[in-house]
Amino acid sequence: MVCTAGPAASGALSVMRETLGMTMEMFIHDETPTDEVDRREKVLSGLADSVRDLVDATIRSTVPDDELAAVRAEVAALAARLRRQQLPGPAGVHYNSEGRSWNWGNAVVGLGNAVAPPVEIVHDAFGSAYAEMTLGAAYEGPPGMVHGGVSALMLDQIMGETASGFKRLTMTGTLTLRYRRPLPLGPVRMDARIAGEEGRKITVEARIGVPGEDTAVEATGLFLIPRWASVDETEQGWSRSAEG
Ligand SMILES: CCCCCCCC(=O)SCCNC(=O)CCNC(=O)[C@H](O)C(C)(C)COP(=O)(O)OP(=O)(O)OC[C@H]1O[C@@H](n2cnc3c(N)ncnc32)[C@H](O)[C@@H]1OP(=O)(O)O
Repeated sequence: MVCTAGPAASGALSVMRETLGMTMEMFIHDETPTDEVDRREKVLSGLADSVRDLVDATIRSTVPDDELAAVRAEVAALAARLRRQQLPGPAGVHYNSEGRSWNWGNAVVGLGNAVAPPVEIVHDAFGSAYAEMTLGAAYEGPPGMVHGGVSALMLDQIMGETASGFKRLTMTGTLTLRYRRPLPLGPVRMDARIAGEEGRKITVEARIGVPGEDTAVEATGLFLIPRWASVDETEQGWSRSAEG
């Protein structure tokens, strides 16, 4: 599961947060026990799945207008129930000292985010990852095709994760895309790999397309370990260089 980090990654998250200090509270140390996180994640992701289905059903529904209006009233009542207890802001990235991290709001992989497909990214080795998912009606751009911005979003996520490997903090600096052919809605596959590293700069190459077919979109990205997140590798025990 993509949002589950091992102890090394948890250590890196902890380092990241300490390095960030008070400037950017993006990683939240949260001592919720792992079994509670797992339980909550199961229930929340089930709800997000249903909401995702609702989005697809809304786009494609042809029921009469009065039925649409009745469904709207029911959906508004459900939203009001959920709003009885809310976070003050976005979900953020949480981690506990047992090595569990969770990232439920992320736009691509967030299990609690119905806007996300959600993509499950497999890291087969450091610097290499792939993902297979289905992009349905909610991701349409040209008729029947995946929106070009959605392809960019999906690629940015897998490339960012590949650059970071959950061992260091990286941010997208520059993303270059070549749209070679339209990508039909339906099953798609992405692949990404680190193509080079120089100090704080990591170059990642990636592609997205119909599984087993020619590449639809190819991407090259420069991912940067921000100056403020750079640490001494020997002090922190990271497996890769994070030159400051
Ligand atoms: C596991 C998580 C997966 C997440 C996947 C999702 C990825 C994302 O969406 S990240 C969000 C989108 N990206 C951003 O918001 C980044 C915004 N930009 C920034 O924060 C900063 O500009 C940042 C961090 C990229 C660079 O800042 P900083 O570390 O101060 O760089 P700085 O020291 O000035 O420059 C270092 C080198 O990189 C180069 N550089 C800086 N910015 C860029 C850039 N955008 N593109 C290319 N090169 C750049 C500089 O020219 C410099 O090169 P050299 O050493 O040869 O002179």
